[in-house]
Amino acid sequence: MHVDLGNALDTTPGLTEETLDRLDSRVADAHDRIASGMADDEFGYAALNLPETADPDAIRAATDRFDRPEAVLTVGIGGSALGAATLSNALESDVDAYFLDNVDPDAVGSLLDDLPIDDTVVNVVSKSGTTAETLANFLVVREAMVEAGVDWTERTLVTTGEEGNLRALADAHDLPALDVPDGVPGRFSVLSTVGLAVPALQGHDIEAILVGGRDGMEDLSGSLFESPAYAYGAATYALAERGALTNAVMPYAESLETFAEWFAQLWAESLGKDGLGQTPARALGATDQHSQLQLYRAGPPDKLVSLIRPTERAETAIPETDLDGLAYLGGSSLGDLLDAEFEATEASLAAAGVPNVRVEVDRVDERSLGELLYAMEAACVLYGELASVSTFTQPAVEWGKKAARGLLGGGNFPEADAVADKRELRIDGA
Ligand SMILES: O=P(O)(O)OC[C@H]1O[C@](O)(CO)[C@@H](O)[C@@H]1O
Repeated sequence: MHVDLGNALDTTPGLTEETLDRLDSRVADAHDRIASGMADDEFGYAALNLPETADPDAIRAATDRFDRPEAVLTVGIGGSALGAATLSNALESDVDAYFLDNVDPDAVGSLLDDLPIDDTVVNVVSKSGTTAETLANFLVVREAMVEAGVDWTERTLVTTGEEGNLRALADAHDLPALDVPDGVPGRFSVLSTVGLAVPALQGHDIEAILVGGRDGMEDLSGSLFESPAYAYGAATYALAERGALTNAVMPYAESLETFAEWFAQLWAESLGKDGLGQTPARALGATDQHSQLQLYRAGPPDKLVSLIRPTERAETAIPETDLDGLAYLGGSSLGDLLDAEFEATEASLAAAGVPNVRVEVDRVDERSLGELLYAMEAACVLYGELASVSTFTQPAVEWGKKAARGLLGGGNFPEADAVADKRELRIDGA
């Protein structure tokens, strides 16, 4: 993996090489703190040990019993679904993967209509084992399995913490259960049982994913000039300090579109604390050149763009044409066109003085994905150290959970009472 900060220098907002030199001593101190946290397997920092502590054999022992199902349905939300979805959507497999990470009844109904439920493994994932959306969806899916005459206890894999409703369910029905690693927040758990069970069920090389994570681990050093992950974390932090409060993550590969969604949770839930943070915007190249790029280039100077691409990709020749004005396309390839658009967008942003950072992986395969995911986790942890925020907690999400639970009669919560106090200013349509 490579990071190029050249287009973040002397932009608006922008960095200078002197800024980065001054910041490097703080990066060294932050790295010492991170290394110490990793050495002691401290809460949160333990996530950065996963390339060495994850146990692929335990994952395979749980998944191999489900002999090449037609489909795998993951029921989870946030970090309990996005890591697996990132890996699954980036890699090809003849085992179809479905994800239920919301409780929209139309979407759930449509998915169940499509699902080959009699040859599907249900992978229900929840670190706490109490998340309302996950448990509600699991109960709906389980009923659908029963109605289809499927023995759900034979087709369900549980990944959860030591306590909670899901652990009790697994114990009560002797379900195969994988443990969520201790001290690892969900958004940092892709390189563990949480993120690797689905790729294992889909026949991917989960060991190679962990090798890629180790590649990222080995690149961590006391200097941002020697570590792509720390270069990215330090530059995005310094740009935020200078006003880049939005980070538009724009992969130029459809296979990395879900990665941007995973990154959004990692970045927002880790760094959005104490009035600080950097809003992750999700974009996709080249599609969003015909959409959001207008804002990125000519809107408020309050953002950076992270341009991500694999340096190796499929070609797909563009046939020769005599269509007026389009002959230049003929004989080229879609890959060449996408790369030209990547470089053109990069230069377009630079010409407008908009900071942008290039992140390149060799290709979209298991090892490169493992390295990219690990590097972004390490970048996030470094940013959190530099910003002095509590990277591994997410207290702000609890208020809404209590309000929703209270509204459904799941307990007496003042948050639910506050819902009734909503101020109104209605404008009604005809
Ligand atoms: O794995 P769980 O405990 O169901 O939590 C799912 C997601 O919900 C959160 O706890 C936020 O509510 C995320 O941090 C987490 O990834």
